[in-house]
Amino acid sequence: MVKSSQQDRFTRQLHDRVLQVWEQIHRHPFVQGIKDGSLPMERFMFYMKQDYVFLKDYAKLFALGAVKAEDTETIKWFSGLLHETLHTEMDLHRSYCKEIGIGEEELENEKATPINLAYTRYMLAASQQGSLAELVSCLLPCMWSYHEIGTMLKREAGNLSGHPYGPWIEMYASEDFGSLSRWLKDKLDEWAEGKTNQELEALQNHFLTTSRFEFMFWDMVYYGHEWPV
Ligand SMILES: Cc1ncc(CN)c(N)n1
Repeated sequence: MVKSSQQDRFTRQLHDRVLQVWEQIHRHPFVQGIKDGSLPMERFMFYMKQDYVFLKDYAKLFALGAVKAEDTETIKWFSGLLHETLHTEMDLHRSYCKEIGIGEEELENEKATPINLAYTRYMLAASQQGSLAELVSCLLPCMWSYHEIGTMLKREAGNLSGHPYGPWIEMYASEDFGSLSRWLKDKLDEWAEGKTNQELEALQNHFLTTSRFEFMFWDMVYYGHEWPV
């Protein structure tokens, strides 16, 4: 099989399509506040708790991916992603929370805010009804944009020793995290080949929608949007 060049890769087109949304995420005061450490810890902990709830549902997308996959290699990758999310990534949240006295029981009982709920319900519904390519196009902005943010913050933040958000930056900038997101990108490129324009448009729409949800999630944790009544 001839590998497509970087330029005509489907995921490159997706990236171009959401560039403005992702640039606004990079400039978001929450992300900038993580970089220079000026973000109040109280805001960060609200994010940690909401993100823990988010990741519990997000992990289910990988379980669904394993159910939908047909070859053993792909099933293994999805089960690896499920494991990494529940253990490595959520350990980061457990550890930040433990430091300020928030235990696992409190984390388990945390309830999703409206944006958080809308975001995960969108992904779960689209992934249950759609193809494996649809599932990946829904969940990819989450992995890919975080690796971009982590890499940018690590490059720009300077020395991370003693930085309050150093462990967060290190996790998302890590090569391990990057390689998981690269595997998803390669798979989506492979599965997009031979799809009709209508099918490709559906993938683009999922990618744009969840990129917008990513922005809204940052906004939600920055401004503390909760249930109005
Ligand atoms: C809302 C959100 N988006 C993405 C990620 C990275 N897995 C995350 N932890 N939380």
